[in-house]
Amino acid sequence: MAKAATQSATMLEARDIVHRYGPVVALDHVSITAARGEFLTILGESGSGKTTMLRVISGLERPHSVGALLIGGEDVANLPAAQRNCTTVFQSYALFPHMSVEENVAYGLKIRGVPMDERRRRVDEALNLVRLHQKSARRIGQLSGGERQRVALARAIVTRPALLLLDEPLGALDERLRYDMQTELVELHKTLGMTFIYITHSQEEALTMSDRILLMRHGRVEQAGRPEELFDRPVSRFAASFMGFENLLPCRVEHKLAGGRVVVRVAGRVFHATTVVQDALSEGSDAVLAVRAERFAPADVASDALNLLPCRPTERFYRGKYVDQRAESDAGPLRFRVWDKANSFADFAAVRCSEADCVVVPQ
Ligand SMILES: Nc1ncnc2c1ncn2[C@@H]1O[C@H](COP(=O)(O)OP(=O)(O)OP(=O)(O)O)[C@@H](O)[C@H]1O
Repeated sequence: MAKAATQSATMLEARDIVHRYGPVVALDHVSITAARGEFLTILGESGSGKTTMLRVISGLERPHSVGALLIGGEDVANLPAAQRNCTTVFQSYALFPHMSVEENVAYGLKIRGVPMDERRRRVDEALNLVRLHQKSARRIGQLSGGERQRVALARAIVTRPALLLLDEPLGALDERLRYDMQTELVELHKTLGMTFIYITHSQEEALTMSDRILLMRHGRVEQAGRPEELFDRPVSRFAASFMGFENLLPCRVEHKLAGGRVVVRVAGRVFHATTVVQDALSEGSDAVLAVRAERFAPADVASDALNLLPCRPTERFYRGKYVDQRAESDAGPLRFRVWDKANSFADFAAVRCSEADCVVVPQ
């Protein structure tokens, strides 16, 4: 098993997976690949199929149908969970409360018959990696939430699986601890060079940690790409909204230009914009112009210039670093940010946005 894993550059290949729970289609022809050493995040709202996908990979769930399921080049579709070269870290930790930290981490090696000396060395190494070597004799009940999560991580990595599956591992931690653990996990991933498949519903967590993100919706892959692609180049209204685009304005496609550029009309005004789904747009059809609040800049004059939308400022909310400014426009309500406190809000008669920051998606 380990030999096959070292030979393939693709650590996970899951093709055309379908899984149903009675009438519920949890996975609707999903395909996922992960390269060796990659940190891949499966992102999506509750019920989108993330956990089911992880359970299919680990062997806890047998899919209704499967095109291919390979770990490190080895076909595992018919292998039981225990024989797959992967380990899962759960949100609930799933630790043995009556055992010490050390015993918890050693457990997987013990049942694999690893000799005592090697066991001790590998447990020490794993506890060092998660900075828990000084607490190895403690019982699980004597640890904080963050420490328990580290024990769960040490227990998972000590068996050196080819693939580490992480099911919302930081979900039970408070915000500050979650933030610190995000950094620790990224560092651990770099040190180990292992392939991580991480699931979360938090776009911020996905953007911070991943090499690549797979956004799921209703059991399907909505978009896959690098964090920057998901953040700046959504393929659909759902992807734009999920990734936090505050402004989704109705528009009409006027012209499709070369290189993913597109000219749209928003409330009668002409915008030059960009798109990654040009084939899904047709000239004369309705679409959506997505713009992030921080990419709109207030403009003093409501001229006929391109990429400029007249507006009337309404509420403003002081956020410390910036002011969250709301406005009314002929295209609907707008949200943008003003970073310079010295500006007087009454002066703004319009907002403008660069072509690169105006993204068109189908309606
Ligand atoms: N054991 C089950 N029996 C019936 N339906 C299930 C079962 N497990 C999951 N489902 C359904 O399958 C769909 C996908 O669920 P899944 O747990 O994979 O989603 P998820 O994205 O991981 O959600 P969450 O973030 O809430 O964990 C949902 O509609 C869910 O209600």
